[in-house]
Amino acid sequence: MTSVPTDSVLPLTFLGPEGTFTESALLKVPGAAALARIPSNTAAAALNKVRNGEAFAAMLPIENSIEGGVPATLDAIANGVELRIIHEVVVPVSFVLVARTGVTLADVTAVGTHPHAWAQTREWFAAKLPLATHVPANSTAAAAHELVAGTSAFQAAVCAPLVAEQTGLNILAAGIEDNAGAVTRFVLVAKPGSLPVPTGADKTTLAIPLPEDHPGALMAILEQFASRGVNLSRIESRPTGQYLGHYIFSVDMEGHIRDARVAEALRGLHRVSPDMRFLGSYPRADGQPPLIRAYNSDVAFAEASTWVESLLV
Ligand SMILES: O=C(O)C(=O)Cc1ccccc1
Repeated sequence: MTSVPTDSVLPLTFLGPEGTFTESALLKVPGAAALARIPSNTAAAALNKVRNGEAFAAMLPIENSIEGGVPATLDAIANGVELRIIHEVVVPVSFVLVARTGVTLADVTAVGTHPHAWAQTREWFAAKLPLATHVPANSTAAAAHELVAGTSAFQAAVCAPLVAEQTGLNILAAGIEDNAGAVTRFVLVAKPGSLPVPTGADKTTLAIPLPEDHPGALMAILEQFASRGVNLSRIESRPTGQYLGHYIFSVDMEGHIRDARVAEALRGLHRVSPDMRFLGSYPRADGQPPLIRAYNSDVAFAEASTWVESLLV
């Protein structure tokens, strides 16, 4: 099982402040609770702490089952000095609506929270507080802390029940998530150099810029996975910000770079999109092994290489 080195002299960082869902996810990583933890205000700030050696690794939300990818995290990982995902955690999240003492539901006209928390409570607000507007915050706990400080442009925040306990804010409503089965996926990101060992149930993450002046480039990219029997579990496009129409595809697939079919797909992808980034191979949170046909197994790839070698006489 991949975990963090418990003898690390460096702390871990996470999307903070104290009490975020991300901190709870970090505490589920084996060995993490034994290390020092420092909060970061944004995904980019957390990753920069890893890049400049202030932290061993950063925990960030990357995807949820309602809203899809978390843009701030996807963009921060795909750009800047290269990093690697070394661990994933998938957790169900439940939200509460909190406010300072004396504030009632009827007083709430604006609500502060992380955009993904707002997306997961939209129906509750449409039914109970249809006129309330959303004020985006860097995290759910950051919104709650603004309420405590009295500096907020909103009267209530959506956050984890734990934050209500930690801050003493009042719970106006609990269990306000629209979909009780919703889960969020978090990733632990470190510097390259600690590639987790394959477990047989792994995931690999890539950032693939769509090559320019290449009609059919997306098809050429997808072909690399299809022809090696590599199943994708997420694919999203993110604008690079350089100019309109320039995109990076953020992709998760089943398998480890040490699996022959994944390594073959990566070789093919690198030819089509040379600036592609490998963002890590790590154990799947659900431990589900992929379905691999015999002709895509490591043995079949090795046998095929041996066969070609034997012809080169
Ligand atoms: O804001 C937080 O507490 C986070 O950790 C990010 C987040 C927001 C909504 C759902 C899951 C994670």
